[in-house]
Amino acid sequence: MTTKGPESEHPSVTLFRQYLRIRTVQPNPDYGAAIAFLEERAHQLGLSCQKVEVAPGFVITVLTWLGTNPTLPSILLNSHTDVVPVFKEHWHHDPFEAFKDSEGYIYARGAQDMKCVSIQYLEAVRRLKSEGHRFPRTIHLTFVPDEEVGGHKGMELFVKRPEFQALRAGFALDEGLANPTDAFTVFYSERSPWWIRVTSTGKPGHASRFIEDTAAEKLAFEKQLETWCREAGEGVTFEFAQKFTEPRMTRPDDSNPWWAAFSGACKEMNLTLEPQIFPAATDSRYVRAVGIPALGFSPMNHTPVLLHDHNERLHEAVFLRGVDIYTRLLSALASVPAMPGES
Ligand code: MET
Ligand SMILES: [Zn+2]
Ligand SMILES: [Zn+2]
Repeated sequence: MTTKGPESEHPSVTLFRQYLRIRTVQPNPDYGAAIAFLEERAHQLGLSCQKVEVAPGFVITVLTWLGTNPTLPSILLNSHTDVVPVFKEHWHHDPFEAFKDSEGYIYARGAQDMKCVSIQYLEAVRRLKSEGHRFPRTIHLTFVPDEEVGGHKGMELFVKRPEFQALRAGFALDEGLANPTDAFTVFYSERSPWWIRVTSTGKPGHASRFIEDTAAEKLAFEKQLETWCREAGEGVTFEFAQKFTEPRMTRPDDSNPWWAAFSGACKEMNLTLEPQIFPAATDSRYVRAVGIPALGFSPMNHTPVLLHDHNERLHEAVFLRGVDIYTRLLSALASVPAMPGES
């Protein structure tokens, strides 16, 4: 657990820190550098690499490890490559240097959200391949742009493309959140973002946004907005900056074979799981909306939730345990036997 000199740093940690140094920061992410990094990983790991441009300059990178029974629906491991901006003056270390302190904490934008997960997927696959494993189901790793600004030029378009259909995803993993306790949080659904831009050509005003995740309440809320704007008088309008209306749930019980495999592997590792609804929005909403069950999981326990925060950081030991966890999870998920209706 203790940190030794850089010469003894675990290679997975070194790779993680290299990826953190790529400035994929909104609003002008260096996606080209991230794609070059991922292509190099594909080459090193012997994975095929496909690039799908869903909008000009917005590329999804797909790395594929073929299963022994590629007719079975596949496992999709998704992560976004972009990160949110920083207020540098509030950081103790350069957020794009991936500084590691003497205790082993790695400070960087994206350390939790969610470059850790991207590298953990890759390192779990590397380990499984090097140990000579093969699994029935194909594993696809998708690296997507644009998540932090809504995914409209990322996953939202990708799920509608023939290249996505061709992946034949049966189940997906995507990001979750850290958990400060000994437990790990897993997300089986999420809130639906409604971001509203209110425009008033009269006196300046203010907008309030409190939305609960029920269809009835949302409908009532929209009516209320219309009423408010009408009552405010001439020249007052509103428009949705984000509006998601297709909330879906992935059943977190053993009637769902994917949940059974996921939670069963966690149980074997003696991990305590806390199933929750994600308090914000991730690309999982697009994946679930096209009928693919998805769980949001970022294996970080004993870690404060620091996504989008100043001094975002992750301990290297927590990161490395995450690689172990994915190694077991991927073995279990990619070995789920054919289900009724699956070819
Ligand atoms: C509605 S877009 C969501 C962007 C980002 N994942 C967030 O929750 O802030
Ligand atoms: Zn994220
Ligand atoms: Zn985020």
